[in-house]
Amino acid sequence: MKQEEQQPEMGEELMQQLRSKATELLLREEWNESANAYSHFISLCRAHISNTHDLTDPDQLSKLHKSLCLALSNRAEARSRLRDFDEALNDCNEALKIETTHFKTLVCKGKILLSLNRYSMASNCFKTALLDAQPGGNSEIINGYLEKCKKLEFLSRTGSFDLSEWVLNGFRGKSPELGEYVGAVQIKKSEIGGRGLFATKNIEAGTLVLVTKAIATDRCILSDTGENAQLVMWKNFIDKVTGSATKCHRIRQLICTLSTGEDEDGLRVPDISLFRPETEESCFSDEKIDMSRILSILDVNSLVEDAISAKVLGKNSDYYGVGLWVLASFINHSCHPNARRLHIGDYVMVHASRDVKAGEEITFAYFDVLSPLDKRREMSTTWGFHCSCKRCKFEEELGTKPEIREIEMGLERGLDVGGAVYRLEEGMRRCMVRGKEKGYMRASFWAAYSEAYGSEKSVRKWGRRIPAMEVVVDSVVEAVGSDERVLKVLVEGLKKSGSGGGGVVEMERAMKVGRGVYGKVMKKQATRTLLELGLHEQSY
Ligand SMILES: C[S@@+](CC[C@H](N)C(=O)[O-])C[C@H]1O[C@@H](n2cnc3c(N)ncnc32)[C@H](O)[C@@H]1O
Repeated sequence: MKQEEQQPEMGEELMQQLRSKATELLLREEWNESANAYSHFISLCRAHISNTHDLTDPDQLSKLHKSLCLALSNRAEARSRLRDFDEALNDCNEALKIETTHFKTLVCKGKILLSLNRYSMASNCFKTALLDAQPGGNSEIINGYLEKCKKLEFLSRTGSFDLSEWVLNGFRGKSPELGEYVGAVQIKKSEIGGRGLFATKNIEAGTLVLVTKAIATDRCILSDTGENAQLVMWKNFIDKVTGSATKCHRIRQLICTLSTGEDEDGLRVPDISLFRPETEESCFSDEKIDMSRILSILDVNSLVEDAISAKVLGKNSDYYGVGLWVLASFINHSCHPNARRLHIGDYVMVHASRDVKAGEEITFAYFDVLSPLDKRREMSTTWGFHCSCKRCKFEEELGTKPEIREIEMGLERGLDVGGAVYRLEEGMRRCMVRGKEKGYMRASFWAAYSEAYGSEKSVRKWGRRIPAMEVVVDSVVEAVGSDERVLKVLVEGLKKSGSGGGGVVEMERAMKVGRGVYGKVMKKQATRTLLELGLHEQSY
């Protein structure tokens, strides 16, 4: 016979103590200990219920059910704080079986679904909770959650994000609330390597391609103990990803779609619908994942954060972050990319940095593409691949020409930048380099062009013999997409040229490049502000 059957009062006393302990731990935010204490209470409570068929007090069974429901709800809360979402949702569902409209459970379930980006399901929970909410009391909080679900569901359906207010407020306060969004793209086999993301429609420069929330991120401030801080950050990041993969079936299956770097051409091509926030659980298989696979996946797919506020304001420039953004991980690198990413909070927003045609592969830069071939080769080797994009192939062939090698060597030896630009332009003319390919070369030698246009002395000496800055900017943007540094040279040049950069045509040109850099998520006024800020504060 069990203890509760022998001495019901003692059993009840023990349960009472356990419940108080669990609640105290919950209030102290000791989630693990609280979940354990509730687990103990829940099993005692269940045992008690199954032994109460011959109880004389008819209210006792109902009291036990109520206690069980509350305990499940509280354990769900603790487990959700531990990001143990599967188990937390199971607890919520168990509690809701006992009491279908249990307020606390509905709110807890709604919050979990919201953090898993399942906006309409979360909204249904909050709507039911609202029926039981007290007007003027918790109903305000529930209405707040409902508003949030509605807004995020709308953003996720339409992609009409707007970061202008945040930018115009100088990036003050919390970063804007974002939802996940999948634009006109699909995943297909790529000629670049493995799978890639492709446009299904023509996409205009600045248009959003996707917004996705990180599975996990970790950040640190690089100080004198930089390397140590970085190691700790990586360890925390790996722990977080492993924790999420172990605890949440949906997250585990999403991570399982990613490349480990081996046999990429033989990898399965997942359907894009898997990455939409509202995809049903039943669409996910149940693949297992082990630590070594997680480590390989992180090695191939983690991205270093590039926070816009740090970049534009020069704020927190020693701030360093990494993250894993699953859908963005299908985007291959190209040295003539057509997309850029903005990191906002835990989200990454990817937009076209130049016009993209339907069927074209979406690519972004894993490293700085405003650099010469040799430098890019080094960086792609660190990433573990050999880039053979059109630009690399072209530059490989051209690089063998003596006039180009000479300029490279001259620049290394400190050759006057204006002279180098002049020689490069002459070299390209002799080698009959035209169209986009000219843009590739100018992007490779961007540092020299930028310095030449930035120095009055150089402009005075070489100005008539080298192409106009606007011509070079246009060709670079067309070839490798927009970039803050190119935009800076353009805006500075337009200011110096006497029109103050304020002429309609000049402004339109700068705004177009600005849209490619920051995307249409910034409206005109915000883009203008970013152009201004960029002039003074940019840090690279
Ligand atoms: C983040 S994943 C990109 C998606 C990957 N292609 C897939 O099928 O999952 C990075 C890996 O893609 C491949 N890759 C990306 N860009 C490449 C490029 N320009 N050239 C060759 N391989 C590339 C490399 O194997 C790299 O390790």
